[in-house]
Amino acid sequence: MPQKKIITIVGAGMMGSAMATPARDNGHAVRLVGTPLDDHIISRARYDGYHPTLKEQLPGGIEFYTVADLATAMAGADLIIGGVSSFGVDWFSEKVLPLLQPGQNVLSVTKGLQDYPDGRLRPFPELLAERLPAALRGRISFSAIGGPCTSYELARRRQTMVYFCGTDAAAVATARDLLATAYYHITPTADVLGLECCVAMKNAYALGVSMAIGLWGGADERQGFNPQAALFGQSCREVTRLIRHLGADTDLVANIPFAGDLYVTIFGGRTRRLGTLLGQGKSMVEAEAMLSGVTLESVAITRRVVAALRALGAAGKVQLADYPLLMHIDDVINDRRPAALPWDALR
Ligand SMILES: NC(=O)C1=CN([C@@H]2O[C@H](COP(=O)(O)OP(=O)(O)OC[C@H]3O[C@@H](n4cnc5c(N)ncnc54)[C@H](OP(=O)(O)O)[C@@H]3O)[C@@H](O)[C@H]2O)C=CC1
Ligand SMILES: O=C(CO)COP(=O)(O)O
Repeated sequence: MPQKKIITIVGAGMMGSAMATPARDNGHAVRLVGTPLDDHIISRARYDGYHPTLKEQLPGGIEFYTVADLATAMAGADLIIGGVSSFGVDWFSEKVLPLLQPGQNVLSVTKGLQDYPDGRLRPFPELLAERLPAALRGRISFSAIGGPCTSYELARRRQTMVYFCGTDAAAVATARDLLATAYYHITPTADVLGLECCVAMKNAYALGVSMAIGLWGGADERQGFNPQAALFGQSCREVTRLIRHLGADTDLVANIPFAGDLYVTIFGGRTRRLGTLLGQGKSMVEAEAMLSGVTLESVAITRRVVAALRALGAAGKVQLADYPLLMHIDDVINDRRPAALPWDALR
């Protein structure tokens, strides 16, 4: 059993809050802080421990904080878990990073990649390290979590295998020691770019695969397995090309962080609901209205990565034809074409 520590989770969404389960099971003091948008979650959890979006009872003994008490919640913490989605990364950079103390390492659940006008794509741990106030540079380590892990299953303590990545091996090992349980299995890796690319891209491709559910599933979801499988394989092929282009290792693609996470997201994620609606012929505007309030990170990730690829394509550094499924997904979510798949282009 690891030594008891204080773990502050910033962002009381589904995944940030689910991280309280292994943390509390290991006996740590857990402080859960809502973002400015999470007040309703914090007030309900304070009342009876129930998390309204996770739809689970949280473990006992958690201290709940609203954003007004962020500094108090972070003071003296041994580990900060970043629980915001990619939409909250700028807020996290602006409000949370300046409050860090030297040695207070950060572990993020956020899935995504930052794009730049010249086509560069960077993982969030690298971006956050760069955004640290000058006095803290080199004194805080940033790690991130990848791998198939739906929040509601982690909260129910189902067997889950994840990867923790970071350039500071000691910080990654410490985070693993604090959070590993008999059901939460953690593999450390130094391959930040490879893991973060898998983590982000499985959301984009899960959207493409789940369009097949809407296109062929109808009332009977068993009907779409052949097209789903073809798109699953095509996803692995395209993400291998992308990771190779970025100069990272492709080892994690045919492995738990990409193939495994793609699987769980197609079967159990929010992205599936969007992909299915698009496959059924709904426009993006209609689908977004039907899923109002649901975090749809797959859309943001697809748009960011396709913007980067277009910039690289214009500079002659990549061939867009190497990413036909991703380009198709982008066309569909921008209402440029219906979900019907371009099978000839995929070949
Ligand atoms: N849910 C899951 O199964 C898994 C999720 N993840 C990843 O974890 C991250 C969080 O996802 P999840 O917890 O499910 O999402 P939620 O929408 O439940 O929570 C996201 C968190 O980010 C906050 N946030 C969103 N936008 C902003 C903003 N503009 N400014 C400040 N804060 C903001 C949210 O506030 P608010 O709630 O008010 O929007 C909330 O605290 C994502 O990157 C996701 O991909 C990883 C593995 C599994
Ligand atoms: O990331 C996830 C599982 O690893 C959940 O994905 P969704 O955002 O589609 O729910």
